Amino acid sequence: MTPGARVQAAIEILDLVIAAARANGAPADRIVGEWFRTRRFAGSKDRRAVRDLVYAAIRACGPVPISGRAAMLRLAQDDPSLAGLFDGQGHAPAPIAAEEPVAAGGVAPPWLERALAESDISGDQAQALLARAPLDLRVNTLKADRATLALPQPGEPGLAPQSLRLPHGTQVESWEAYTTGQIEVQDIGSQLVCAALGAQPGELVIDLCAGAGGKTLALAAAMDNRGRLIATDTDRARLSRLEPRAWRAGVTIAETRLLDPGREAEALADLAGQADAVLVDAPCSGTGTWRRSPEGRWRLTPDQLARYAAVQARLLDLAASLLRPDGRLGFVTCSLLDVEGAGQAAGFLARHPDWSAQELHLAAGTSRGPGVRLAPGRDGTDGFFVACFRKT
Ligand SMILES: C[S@@+](CC[C@H](N)C(=O)[O-])C[C@H]1O[C@@H](n2cnc3c(N)ncnc32)[C@H](O)[C@@H]1O
Repeated sequence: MTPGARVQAAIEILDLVIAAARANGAPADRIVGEWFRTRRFAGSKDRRAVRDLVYAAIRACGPVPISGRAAMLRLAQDDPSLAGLFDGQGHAPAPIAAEEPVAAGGVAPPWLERALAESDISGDQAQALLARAPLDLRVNTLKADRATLALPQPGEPGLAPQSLRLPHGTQVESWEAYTTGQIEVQDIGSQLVCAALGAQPGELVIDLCAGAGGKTLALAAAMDNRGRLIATDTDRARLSRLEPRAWRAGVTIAETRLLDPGREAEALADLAGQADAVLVDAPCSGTGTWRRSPEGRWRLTPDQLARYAAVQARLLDLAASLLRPDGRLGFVTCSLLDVEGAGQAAGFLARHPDWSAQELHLAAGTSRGPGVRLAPGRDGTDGFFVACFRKT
């Protein structure tokens, strides 16, 4: 592909990403993959170049752009060599017309920038939400140990005890250590918030919003594969991905349970008042993971955010009912917004005056209300809020 054809390809992909963001469709990663699946003429260098252009344009536009071309023109405004490729030659995009609409820049749509600023994320801290994330590994202690594990490319030991950090884009999926379950891809922040629950061998632990099990596997390793670990979620497709991952990681204590939205308590009635610990890794805006999915900020609306906050409150109350009297409730969101973090945690404490927040001693993060917040700019991890509650 010529450089101009790559720009035109990126524009076409951006049109699809924008449409998907408006209709709550597929994530950008999947759209890029699909686009190339049907265009075999593109070589690996073309794919990388187009992908980089697509993501650079997504990062450059705060609000959702009107078109892929407007998004690419935003990028071209600061890059004369990119602007020069709009020459209409071959498969290149048409020349730039005077007065053509250019998408707006910024970190996020204005309402969301304001919400972040009200949660003390602005300036460099806000900009850091859109940086490229490194690749973090967790060495799976059920099969290996960080001190002795030999990898094709040694990583930098991170702040979580079994973590290793590698450059963005390292292809670990083909490594033997990956295929044999000795390593998992997991952000260091995610490893730290899992550890905050303090899951112990022999306990009954519930991972209430387990998804595909990223944190379930870390909890199983902390429990040394002893006890009972119940992974639940309302999303059948996500939960079904947990089983093969658990098998690869040598996790034998995880049981999955699919929940019906709105009827979760019924499916968990046999566990009421029984659990030693419950993790609520709640559905949220994902503002802490924009480094990986920058188009997430084009999808969020104030209504959606309010819906997330309502579900979080409901799941926290459900989790409290599952715990035995001195059990621990871990609340995690990958969000930097107080409404899904410190504010939500304070709301739980207000509704449950007989509960209190435990002091957390994480290797990173800053205290925020009843919990701790990790931020990409300050901590170099994905953004998270974590709090741990206990009945007093
Ligand atoms: C932040 S994600 C979980 C990520 C997962 N724990 C991990 O570490 O990979 C939130 C999950 O909550 C699930 N969810 C949404 N509503 C739920 C509900 N009412 N009960 C349980 N899970 C729910 C979503 O399907 C999603 O998988």
